[in-house]
Amino acid sequence: MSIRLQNIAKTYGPPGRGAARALDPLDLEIREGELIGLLGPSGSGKTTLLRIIAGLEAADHTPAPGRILFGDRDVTHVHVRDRRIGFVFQHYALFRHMTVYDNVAFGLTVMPRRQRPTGGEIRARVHRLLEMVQLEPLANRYPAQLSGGQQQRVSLARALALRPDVLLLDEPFGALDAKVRQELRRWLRHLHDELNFTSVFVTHDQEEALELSDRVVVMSNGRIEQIDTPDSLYRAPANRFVFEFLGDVNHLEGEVRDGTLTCGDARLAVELPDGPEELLLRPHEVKLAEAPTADARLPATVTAISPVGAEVRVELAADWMASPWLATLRHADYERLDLRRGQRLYALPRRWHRFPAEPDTRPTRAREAVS
Ligand SMILES: Nc1ncnc2c1ncn2[C@@H]1O[C@H](COP(=O)(O)OP(=O)(O)OP(=O)(O)O)[C@@H](O)[C@H]1O
Repeated sequence: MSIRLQNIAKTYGPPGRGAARALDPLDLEIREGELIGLLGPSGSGKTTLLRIIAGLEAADHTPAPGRILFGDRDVTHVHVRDRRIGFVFQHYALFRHMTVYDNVAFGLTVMPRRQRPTGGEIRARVHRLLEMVQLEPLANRYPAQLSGGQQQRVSLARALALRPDVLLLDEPFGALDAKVRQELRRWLRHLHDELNFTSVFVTHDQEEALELSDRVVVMSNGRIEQIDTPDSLYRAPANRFVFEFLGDVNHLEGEVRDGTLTCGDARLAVELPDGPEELLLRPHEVKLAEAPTADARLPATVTAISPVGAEVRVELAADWMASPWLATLRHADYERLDLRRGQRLYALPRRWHRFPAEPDTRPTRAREAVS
């Protein structure tokens, strides 16, 4: 089921001084079968947008009314219970006095008699769902006897029992530890692909959004900053906010004169006009070397090394940096450089990015370092 939002805005509170704008007017098209992540910092309007899609919150009527379409059906004024939506919230909200089986079956057993599946159909459907989330052996347990991750899998199965066209999830894995979150992400992706519904989930976790979503909607201050695939968002951020929000960033701020950017005792050859300039670099775009090059002389001291994981994270400090830099290295390079804390070396930008100040915040292409 596709979802189309047209001119959706939201203001909380009474009109006038007490009103708080949570969403600026926005349009959004979600294709049938997509898994969409709403990503943004706290207060950016993600939950408000999700609740409006659900029908738990009404969008503003003035100055212009918005519209919400599920497929060709206008659901703007359709009650939440008639929108064919499944919900999963951060706090499991399972019925504590019911077993896992009964929790999943509940929505089906309370359907109006004419729509309700037969007892046999309900049993088959619930068992199939419990099998899919691998909780069949725990069907007779109560929620208190399950781990957080298991409870959230029950929530997923319960939401899917009614065969919703649209599944909405609000920080579904927010209360769980990192490893369980990982596992549940795989569950969700798997269920989504197998059962073929349209999903929208809210998260403030960049990694989660990028890993799980077909497309990510990046929000800030009640606005959509960019809608794109994880890959495009990372490679071609629409503006500085998106670039900074999607990962660690190193800043190089200085003055360009005659093709050289200078900042304290740091120098970098750049093909840019004279004037103040700020360049942004991702940690993997910073190479470390024992000597400067003709084009780059950015001296720094190693202040911390974290060799855990696929890459080595190295923190760098220097007087010319406004805040410490982070470089990520392959283990082989780390060993070759024989890195130690307190070591003096040189940062060599492989490439950098710049986002001209307002009003021109159009995307600028990343530049390869001049070398
Ligand atoms: N019921 C409400 N009454 C008044 N203001 C509200 C209400 N709900 C949300 N807001 C405000 O609307 C803005 C958007 O809130 P929303 O909860 O949608 O953001 P969010 O991105 O989901 O944030 P978080 O990640 O912290 O949940 C915030 O400034 C918030 O304070």
